[in-house]
Amino acid sequence: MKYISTRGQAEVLDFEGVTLTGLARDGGLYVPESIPTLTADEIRSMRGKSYSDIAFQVIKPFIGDCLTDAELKSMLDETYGTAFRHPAVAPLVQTGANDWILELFHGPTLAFKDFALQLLGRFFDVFSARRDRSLTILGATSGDTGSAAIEATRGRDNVKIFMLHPKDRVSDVQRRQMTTVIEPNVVNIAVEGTFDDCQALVKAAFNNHEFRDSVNLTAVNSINWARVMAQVVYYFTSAVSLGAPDRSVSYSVPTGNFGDIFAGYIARAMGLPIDKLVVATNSNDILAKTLQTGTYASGSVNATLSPSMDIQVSSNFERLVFDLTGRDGSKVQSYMDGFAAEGQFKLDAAELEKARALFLAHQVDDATTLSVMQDLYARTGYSADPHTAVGVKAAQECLASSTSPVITLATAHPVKFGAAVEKAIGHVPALPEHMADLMEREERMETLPNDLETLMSRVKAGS
Ligand SMILES: Cc1ncc(COP(=O)(O)O)c(C=O)c1O
Ligand SMILES: N[C@@H](CCOP(=O)(O)O)C(=O)O
Repeated sequence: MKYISTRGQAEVLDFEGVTLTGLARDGGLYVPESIPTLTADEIRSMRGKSYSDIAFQVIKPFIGDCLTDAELKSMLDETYGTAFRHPAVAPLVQTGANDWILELFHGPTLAFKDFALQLLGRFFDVFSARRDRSLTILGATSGDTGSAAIEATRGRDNVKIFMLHPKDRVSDVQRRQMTTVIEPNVVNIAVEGTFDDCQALVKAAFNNHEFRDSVNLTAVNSINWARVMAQVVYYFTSAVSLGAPDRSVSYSVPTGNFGDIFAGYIARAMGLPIDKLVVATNSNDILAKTLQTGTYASGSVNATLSPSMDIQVSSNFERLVFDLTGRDGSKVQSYMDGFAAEGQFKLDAAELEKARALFLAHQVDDATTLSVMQDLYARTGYSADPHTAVGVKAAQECLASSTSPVITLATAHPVKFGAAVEKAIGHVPALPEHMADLMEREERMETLPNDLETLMSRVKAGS
């Protein structure tokens, strides 16, 4: 399997190369040269198998010969056999006659990010050892990627991790999950800005080739293809358990950086019968507006009750645009140049039509998010976090007449967003045992301005 950049100018890499490289050197994102497909029989054969065994079938074609079957199998068994607290790893909970919630928060840091980052940490170990190389991770987080990446890499001798979060724009639990990790290889930086500023700093650091080479920079954000790949698996496990490939399913996906829903798009391209994919956004609705108008235009970021989706520059949208243009790297480059210069670009009519055939979209404001959390709790006793509630509402709006089962991705545990949950349903579930003393632990973090030179000097100074 070979990987190519969405901007068409970077070196073609194998899976190991793409995992260690992160952002392509032409500023684009890596994608597989072609999407592998699974037959209906292969998908049917997943019935009754463990999460790890299904992960092997889904992931193997993306790895090529970079890992032996035995190496991959043992990494998957370790990841999904030990790191998750629920025996089903990603259980489905039925909340209505045709409605399901896919719980993706049973990993160590209580959000869907653990699915990919627990595995990515293991890929880093093996690939960096092969090249006898230590790595510097620079990541941006709106709250969940950060703790999952830190958890996956804390205490490693061969990895330093610098994690940027927007100052005062993540929840207390999210911040503490990062800042109370005191291993010397972990540096938390609160940036005076938004998540978009943090992500722009990370991409700018990667685009400074002298800097990236001097510290062996690598990525844990969904910039890194391995992140998206690992997230494809739970679309298969959930669809198969509801009857795929003999029955189609639809998904509503709380969306910010467009990574998780892009994984659903890949699952469909691999042959999984997905009927509808709904982009569920909060009031930071660049993606919903793009599907409505064809213009991808960033606006200012609103602080919402679902802060992890307070994003107005959706990194992975570039991967979709690459496909919408017929995989024309120079067209993607010109769109992205337009976006850098003017803060927007416009899809042509054919591209917009293709996008609309692939996705539905709905934006949900904070008041509605709270009322959905209240209503779901009153009807079913289910406590949803605010991101999941955005997904539930978008499903109600877009998929009310769906004949296929409707699955909403529950992307985080409600305890991570205690203030919003308390406001909606009057109480917050207790912190799980492994983090019961989180609010008492000592915090360690630095604050930096939104400035690339300052950040690069800080990273060069080491952890
Ligand atoms: C809890 C939660 N839900 C949803 C999302 C949106 O996922 P994505 O950025 O992959 O669209 C994120 C992060 O972005 C998140 O942390
Ligand atoms: N919501 C994310 C934002 C970063 O997205 P990523 O999927 O590109 O890592 C977060 O929690 O940090």
